[in-house]
Amino acid sequence: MKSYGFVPSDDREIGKTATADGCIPARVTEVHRELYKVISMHGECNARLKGTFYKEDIKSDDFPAVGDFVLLKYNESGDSQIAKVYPRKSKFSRPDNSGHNVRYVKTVLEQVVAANFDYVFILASLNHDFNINRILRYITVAWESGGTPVVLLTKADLVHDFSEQLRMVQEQAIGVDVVVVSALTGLGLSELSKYMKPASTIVFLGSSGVGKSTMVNALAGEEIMTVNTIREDDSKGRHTTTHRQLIMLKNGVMIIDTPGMRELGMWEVQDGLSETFADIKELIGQCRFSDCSHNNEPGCAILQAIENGTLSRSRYRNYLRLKGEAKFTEDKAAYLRSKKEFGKKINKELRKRRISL
Ligand SMILES: Nc1nc2c(ncn2[C@@H]2O[C@H](COP(=O)(O)OP(=O)(O)OP(=O)(O)O)[C@@H](O)[C@H]2O)c(=O)[nH]1
Ligand SMILES: [Zn+2]
Repeated sequence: MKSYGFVPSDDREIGKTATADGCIPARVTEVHRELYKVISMHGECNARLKGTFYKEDIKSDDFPAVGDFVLLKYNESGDSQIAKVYPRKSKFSRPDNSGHNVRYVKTVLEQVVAANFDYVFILASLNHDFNINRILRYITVAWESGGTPVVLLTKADLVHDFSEQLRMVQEQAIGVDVVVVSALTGLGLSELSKYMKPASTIVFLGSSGVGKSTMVNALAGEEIMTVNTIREDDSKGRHTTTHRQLIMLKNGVMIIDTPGMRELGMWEVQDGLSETFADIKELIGQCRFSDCSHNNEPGCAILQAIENGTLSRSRYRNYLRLKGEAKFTEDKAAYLRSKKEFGKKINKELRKRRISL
């Protein structure tokens, strides 16, 4: 399992050695409705959840996701059983309101769509829809996930001059590697090789049509994603992944590609924000008044930094805008949490009544 990124010391975190009750470590490669595909020392096999997953106190984010390391009760003649999920070192979640019949109370809050990745490749196309705010938002989400963001500015072959866009991203994406690439000419691909280490896992973020599938294929050196040719004029593309999956490339690198990633929003961004805008956070700490609104107070470090040019006005505006959005998703999380509590209460009440009937 080492080649899949499993660290044996993870065993300790789960409170017992993996083999103690006949279980072995495995990694989830596909998630379907009730069925999982996992890879273990016995190769790839189907697995279902052990009954304990359906108890009431299990949270929706406790369910296995693509990339999860799990303890597997291996069955060579049928479906194996997933007994437990290892703690995750990184994860992407999205709010899930799907309301599954049987376990609806649990599925309201948060659904993990990818886990245990090392790098988050954020793709933005140089030729269409170039939007610095969107890139910063993805960076924020990436920091928050526990992975390391890398920005890929794609389709360099389609533009004459990308220096302005590159400068803008480098200036604002502080502490993040930015690489200009073209899958067509191969520009920048060698620069990415430092992330392409065996046993590491990479996820791809970016709007539809920016070239994610094409880049996966270029890095894999083989066609593993079907790329639909699109009309360049409207930048729309579709590809054929319908379920969530983890793919092992020939070079030992794993890629997670899930439809859920494509809908990734601003779920839980507060922590990531402070990393993306660490400079602003630091300035705020230097204001004379702790409740400074950075509008007109004397001794305001933000205003002063804007004045002397060390902080650009547009970066500060981006920060305010993203902060506003983060606040909104926080409120939404609080709302969903209270809804979940309410659902739990009702559930308990119903069961009580059923018993007394
Ligand atoms: N000229 C040029 N075209 C590219 C490059 N990379 C991708 N394309 C084209 O851009 C279109 C979209 O590429 P995809 O790889 O399908 O994009 P995607 O991000 O996977 O799109 P979704 O599957 O919709 O999320 C295709 O027509 C590709 O051929 C590049 O480096 N240069
Ligand atoms: Zn201030």
